[in-house]
Amino acid sequence: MHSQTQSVPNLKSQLVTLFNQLGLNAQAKNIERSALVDDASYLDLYILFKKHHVVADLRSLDPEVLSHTIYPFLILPEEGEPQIGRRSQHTFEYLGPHHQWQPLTLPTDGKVFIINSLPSSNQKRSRFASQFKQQKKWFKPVFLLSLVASLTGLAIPLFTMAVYDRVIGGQAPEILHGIAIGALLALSIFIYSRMLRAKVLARASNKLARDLSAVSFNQLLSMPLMMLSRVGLSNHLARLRNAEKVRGLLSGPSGGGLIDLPFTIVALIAITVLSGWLVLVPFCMLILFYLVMKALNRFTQAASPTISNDYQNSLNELAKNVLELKTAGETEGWYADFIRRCREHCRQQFLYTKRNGLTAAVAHAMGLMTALVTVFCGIFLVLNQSISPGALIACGMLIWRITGPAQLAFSSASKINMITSTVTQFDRFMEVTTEFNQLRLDGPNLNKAPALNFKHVTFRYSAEAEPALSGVTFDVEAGETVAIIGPNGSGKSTLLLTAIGVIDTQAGFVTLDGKNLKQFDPEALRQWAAFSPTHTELLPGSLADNLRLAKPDATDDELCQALYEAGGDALKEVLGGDLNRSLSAQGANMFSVIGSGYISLARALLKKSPLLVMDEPIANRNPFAKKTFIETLTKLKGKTTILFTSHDQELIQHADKVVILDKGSVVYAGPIPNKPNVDNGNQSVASMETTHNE
Ligand SMILES: Nc1ncnc2c1ncn2[C@@H]1O[C@H](COP(=O)(O)OP(=O)(O)OP(=O)(O)O)[C@@H](O)[C@H]1O
Repeated sequence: MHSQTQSVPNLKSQLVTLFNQLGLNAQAKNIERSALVDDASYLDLYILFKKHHVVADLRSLDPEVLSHTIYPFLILPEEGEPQIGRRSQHTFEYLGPHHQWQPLTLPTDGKVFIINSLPSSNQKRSRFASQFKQQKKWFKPVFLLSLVASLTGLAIPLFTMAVYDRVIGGQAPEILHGIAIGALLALSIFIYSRMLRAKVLARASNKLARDLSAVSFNQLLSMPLMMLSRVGLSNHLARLRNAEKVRGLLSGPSGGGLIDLPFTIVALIAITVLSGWLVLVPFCMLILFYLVMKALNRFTQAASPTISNDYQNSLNELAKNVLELKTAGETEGWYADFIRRCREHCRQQFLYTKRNGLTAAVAHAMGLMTALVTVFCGIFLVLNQSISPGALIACGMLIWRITGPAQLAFSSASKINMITSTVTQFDRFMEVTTEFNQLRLDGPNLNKAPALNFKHVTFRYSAEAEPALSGVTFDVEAGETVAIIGPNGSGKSTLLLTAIGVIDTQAGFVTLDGKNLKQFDPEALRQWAAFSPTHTELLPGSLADNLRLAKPDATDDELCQALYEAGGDALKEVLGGDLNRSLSAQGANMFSVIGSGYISLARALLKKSPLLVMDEPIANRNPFAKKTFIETLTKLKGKTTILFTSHDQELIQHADKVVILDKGSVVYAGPIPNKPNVDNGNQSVASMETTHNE
C-alpha cells in the first residue's frame, strides 16, 4: 500500500467485514456510513481504529509476529486487495468471498494491522436489573395476592359500618350473623393471602440472593489476580454480603410496606365511595407525609456513618494479625487505634439511630394526625347528614390502610438508600474487567515439557512504581532447569508469576511452546502449571486436605510421596503418621510457620506438571530436607521444565542455566560459568550475583 495516498480497492468493505468479525457491529455500520475512501493512508486507518477504541499496531508482514495474534488482522499486501486473516493454531486463514475461512499463504511483502485489544462494552445495562428480571415469574402472584389482601382488608371497616348503620341504626339484629360470617370469610382470605405472599416473597428474595451471591462469587474468581490482590479483604466481603442485604429488605416488613404502597389506591377508592370529597383529606395528608418524610430523610442521611468501612477493616485486621501482634508485643498502639475507631463508630451509629428513631416517630405521628383530621372533617359531613356515622367510622379505619404502608415505607428509607447503594455497588462490581473479557481459548499441551521464551517483558505494579521487570529477554528450552537469581527486590518472584500467566505483561510477551501466554485460557493454564510460592496460608482441615488442593483425587500414598520429595517427611511424623488428623488440633500456627513451605512445594510436586515453577523452594530447610529436594530436582531433569528462584548456592549449581536479575533487568542469562563440581561452582555464581549487586 499506499504509504500516503495510493488507492486500495475494497478497503472500506474489508474494514467493515473486519469490524463485524470482531463483533463490533455498530462500529462496522459507522464505517460503512463514513466518508472513508479507498485511498486512505496508514495514518488514516490508524486514526480510524483509535477512534473506535480498537488498539491496533501496524507491522511488517512477518509470520513470527502473526503467530502471536489473538484477534483477526487486516493484511495490506504491497500488490492486490486487502485481506482479513486470522491465526489458526500454527497456520493462517483468510476470509473468503463467501465469508468462509480458507487456508492462507502470507504475501511476501506488505503490512498488517494487528488488533491488540477491543473496546470494552459500553452498554450500560444494570446487571442487578437483569438479575431482578429473572424473578419475573413471582411478580404476578405477588401482585394478585396483594390485590386480594387489599380488597379483603376492606371487610372489617365495612362490617363495622354495617353494624352501626344497619344493625344499630336500622334496628335489624337479625342480619348481624350474615354480616359477621361475610366479614370472617373476608378476614380469613385476607390473612391467608398475606401469609402466602410472605412465603412467595421469601422464596423470591432467597432465589434472588442466591443468584446474586453466585454471580458475585464467579465475578470475584474471574477477576485478574493482580486486581484481586490490590482490593482488600473487606471489599471482597462487602461484595459477597450484598445479596444478604437485598434478601433482608425484600422479605422483611419494609418490603411488604413498599409493595402495599401502590395498593393504598384501593383504600382511597373505598373512602371516595363512602364519603365523597372527604377523600381529599387523606390524599392531601399523604402528600404532606411525603414532603415531611423527604426532608427528614435528608436530615437522617446527613448523619449516616462514614467510618463503618474503616471500623470493619480494623476488625478484619484484628482477625488476621492478632497472633502476630501478640507475639511481637505490639498490641498497644494498635489497641489505641482500634478503640479510637470503635468510639467514633459508636458515636456515628448513635447519631444515626437517633435520627432514624425521630423519623419513625414523626411517621407515626403523621399517621395519627391523618386519622384525626379525617375524622374531624368527617364530623361536619355526618352533622349535615351527607354521610352516615358508620361510614365515618369505616373511613377512620380505612385511613390506617393508607398511613400504615406509608409509615413502613418511609421509616425504611435508610434501608432503601442502603439497597440503592448496594445495587450501584453490585453493578459497578460486575463491570470490572475479568480475565474472560477477551477470548482466550488455547490450552497447554498437558504432557510435554514446554519451552518458554521471555521477550522484552516489562511490568510495573503501579504507574508510579519503578518497573519490577524491565525488558526481560531470555529463553528456556523444553526440559531445562533454570535458576533465577538476584538480590532481594530484583524482580525474581514477579518473573515467576509472568511465567504462569498470573501477571499479564504490560509490554513484551511470554511464549509457551511458541504461543503467547495471553492466548491461553488463564484458568486452564494455572491448573496445569505447578507453582510453589515461598509462603502459603494453611487452610483449616488436615494435612491431606491441604495437599489435595493441588490434586483432589490423590491417594494417601501419592501425598506421602510428594511430601517426601519436597523434603517434608518430618511433617508426617509431627502428626503421628496420620495425614488426616486435623491441623488445628496440632497447633496449626506453629505448624504453618515451619511447614507451609514444605506443603507449598509438595502441592506443586503432586501435580506432576511438566512445568514446575518454584519461589525459593528450600529457604530455611534442614540439611536432610535440602538433600532430598535436590534428589527430586535431579530426577525431574529433562522431563520437566523447571524455573526456580533461590539464594542457595548449592541448589543453583544443579540448574542448567542461570538468569541473573538486577533492578528488574537481566544482567546475565546463560550456562553457569565454569560449572563445577559443586564446591567450586558455589564461588562462581555467588560472585557473579554479588558483582551485579554492587
Ligand atoms: N504485590 C506487589 N505490589 C507492589 N509492588 C510489589 C509487589 N510485589 C513486589 N513488588 C515490588 O516489585 C519489585 C520486585 O519484587 P519481587 O518480589 O519480584 O522481587 P524478588 O527478587 O523476588 O525479591 P525477594 O528475593 O525479596 O523475594 C520490588 O520492588 C517489590 O517491592
